[in-house]
Amino acid sequence: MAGVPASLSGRDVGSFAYLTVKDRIPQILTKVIDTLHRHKSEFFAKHGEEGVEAEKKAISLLSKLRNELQTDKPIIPLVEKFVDTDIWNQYLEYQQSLINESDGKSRWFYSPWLFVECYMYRRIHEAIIQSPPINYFDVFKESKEQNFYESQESIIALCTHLQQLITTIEDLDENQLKDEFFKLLQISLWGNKCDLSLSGGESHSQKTDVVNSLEDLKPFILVNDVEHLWSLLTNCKKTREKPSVISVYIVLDNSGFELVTDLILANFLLSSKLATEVHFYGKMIPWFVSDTTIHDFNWLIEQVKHANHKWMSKCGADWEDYIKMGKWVYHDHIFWTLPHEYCAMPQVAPDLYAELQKAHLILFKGDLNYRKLTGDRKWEFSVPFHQALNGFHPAPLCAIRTLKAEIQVGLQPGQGEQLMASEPSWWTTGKYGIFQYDGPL
Ligand SMILES: O=P(O)(O)OC[C@H]1O[C@](O)(CO)[C@@H](O)[C@@H]1O
Ligand SMILES: [Mn+2]
Repeated sequence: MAGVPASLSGRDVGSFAYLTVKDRIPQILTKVIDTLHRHKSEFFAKHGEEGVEAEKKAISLLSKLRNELQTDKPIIPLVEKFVDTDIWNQYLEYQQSLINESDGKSRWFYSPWLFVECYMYRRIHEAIIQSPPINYFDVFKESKEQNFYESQESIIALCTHLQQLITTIEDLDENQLKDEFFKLLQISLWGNKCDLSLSGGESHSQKTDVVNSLEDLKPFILVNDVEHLWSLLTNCKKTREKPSVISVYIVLDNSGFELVTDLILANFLLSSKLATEVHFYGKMIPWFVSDTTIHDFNWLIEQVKHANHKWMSKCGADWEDYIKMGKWVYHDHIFWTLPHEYCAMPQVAPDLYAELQKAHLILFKGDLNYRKLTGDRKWEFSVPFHQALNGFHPAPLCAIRTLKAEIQVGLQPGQGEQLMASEPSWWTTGKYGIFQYDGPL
């Protein structure tokens, strides 16, 4: 593509992309194989011998995948028919066409990191759907649930905070409401520290009291455009003619604690009347270990509703009502688990692009969304976010992400270089975060 920098790739030895392809991805695959092993008796109980045979088949497909990766074999087409198989295989051909090497084959270490990492998760899904009757099995379900259970105390603290806030919300003046909005945005930002793919699928739950840590974490917000979000939504609120709609779309990332923080924010948007509808976008297949599927979304709300805590269960009951009333709408679309950068959305998924154009504001949660927004490319730190979006402007949008990949744009001159000099791993550990807005000011 003309005018855009090269993709991050495992070919850059020593880079975070390289280390991910070399170490983290095989580690995740090993964990997936282990998970299947551990469920053998469950498969037997449910499906008899057929279940055990299916488990063996899935494991052998995944072991083959791990071997392909570790020996840097060519990336091969998908074989099992699924809604996105043809799009994937076309994309594989496209990637191959970009290669000038002698054998012209995409390889794990040589190809763009975003592409091979997405491909790995798609191949895990393929191994599962090729293994009926266990083709429904979510290999990451256990870790997502564990993350939720281990974050119980923080979840209770958040639900209590929200419910107390709601009881006084009518009495708050503009500034107080704005402060509360900013707090809940920050909670949702730091909730993104809890993804499970950075830790190779190891438990990474929230154990500290986030609400009271916000002030200490503020210095780690490198780009903070929250004022723009406030102006945008309060303007919508002031100018709207009743009974019109203000809709905020949240492109979700991880289930477990992060999802709770997103739902708390979504609840506040309705309670404060900053929005009248919230639309959530999740993944159609298990993805990057902890990403939210419809099952995770429903499961989590059910858990919150049945919690043995007054404010937590109140939250769950309210959330269920929002869904019933259509104030909260969950959507999924296969585009979110394709390898394409978001600037390709108008061509690859025009229906989704048209849907997003209806939003007053779109919040993109998490690191992977940021990588896809910016094409996962080696942009200079000071390149404007608008430019890195490369034509993707469906509606005003904001990336809310803790940094877990070597990519960041829109920094002040010298800011990235300074961080680089003092703390070389600043952009891969999740310690720093951003609210980066693109849209009318
Ligand atoms: O859940 P998030 O915030 O999208 O993070 C996932 C990130 O973690 C990593 O898997 C770590 O390798 C990145 O590849 C990816 O961008
Ligand atoms: Mn994720």
